[in-house]
Amino acid sequence: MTLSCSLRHAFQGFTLEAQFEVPEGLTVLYGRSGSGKTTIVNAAAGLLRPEEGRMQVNDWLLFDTARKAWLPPHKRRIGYIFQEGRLFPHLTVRQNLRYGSCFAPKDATPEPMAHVVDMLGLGQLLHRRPAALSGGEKQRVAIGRALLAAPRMILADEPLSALDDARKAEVLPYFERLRDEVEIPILYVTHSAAEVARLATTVVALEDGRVIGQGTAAEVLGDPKVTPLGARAAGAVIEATIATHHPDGLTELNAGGTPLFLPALGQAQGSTVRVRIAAHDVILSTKAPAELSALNILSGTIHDIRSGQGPGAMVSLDTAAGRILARVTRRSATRLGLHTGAPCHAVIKSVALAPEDIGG
Ligand SMILES: Nc1ncnc2c1ncn2[C@@H]1O[C@H](COP(=O)(O)OP(=O)(O)OP(=O)(O)O)[C@@H](O)[C@H]1O
Repeated sequence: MTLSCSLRHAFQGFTLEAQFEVPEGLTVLYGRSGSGKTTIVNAAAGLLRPEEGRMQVNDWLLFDTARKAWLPPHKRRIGYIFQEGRLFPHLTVRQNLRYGSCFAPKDATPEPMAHVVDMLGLGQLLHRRPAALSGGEKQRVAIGRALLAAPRMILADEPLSALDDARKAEVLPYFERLRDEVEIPILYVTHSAAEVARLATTVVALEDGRVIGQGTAAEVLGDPKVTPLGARAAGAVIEATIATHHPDGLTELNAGGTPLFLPALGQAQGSTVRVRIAAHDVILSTKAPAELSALNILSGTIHDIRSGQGPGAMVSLDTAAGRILARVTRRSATRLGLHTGAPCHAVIKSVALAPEDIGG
């Protein structure tokens, strides 16, 4: 166990009642606006005193209302990364980073400054002031400042939501490095499935103040019952290794023995990547498709079909590459005679796989 959380708190018209225990790594709180994500983060930071609950990170108790235990916010040693970097405008990047180290307790051993600068690619920026930084660069400095305070936990509340797609793509790899290189639990709030797919060690999916699913990104995003952002945002995550970079601008992945082609990736041959495949980008065929422009065909067996009141149905398909979700119309599902256990083929266009959906 790294983080255990049990919370009950009511605002007018909203009750949060959430329990989860997650292992080390980066935990994403995933849900639509108003589902209670920030309330959990605020309780972790000590900005909200919940009516009932307990939160503990490893052997370090943040609060336990049953025992009237409450660690004040300034003693929690939390690194906070906000939506907008909140850097000091009159200080250089180096001075902003040093400011972070001022908060490191004397007996703590923060990450060495040189390592943080290197990990976040800040070497060229140290003399600049925030006004001369892009939004993505500011966020990288904000991550560095949080780390240098030797935190016992990092809270990141929608840290990419103020950035455009290109800047998001620039910052995402740094959160991956933070997750992989620093042994500090990270609680990361987002309503972006792409960020969940790229970053989460564990996902806690929230809806109306309740936990509706928990697991790896592949388990939660691939579960047609857990769609906290609705069917439109649904999609699966598969893990694959980079097999070949082809000269015509395509990268070939090996996904459980099946080739998957997508626009050229920067990662080296042999590296493992996670690929999110949005359910609405998948076409199903009951016969092995031929003479198609789409390069990716994953064959498998239908695991489940869920249809609601609307015209759509969510079909989950078990393939050698992993579980795939496909959003089709109920009419198509009926016309094709789709049913659990039936063989089926998923067709995915290479260009439907966006770079921000693919990460290490
Ligand atoms: N201080 C408060 N007083 C009253 N209601 C509040 C307060 N803080 C939050 N709420 C309500 O609690 C609910 C959950 O809010 P919360 O900010 O935790 O959601 P969220 O999932 O983080 O949403 P967002 O993504 O928009 O930040 C919302 O309905 C919100 O209006």
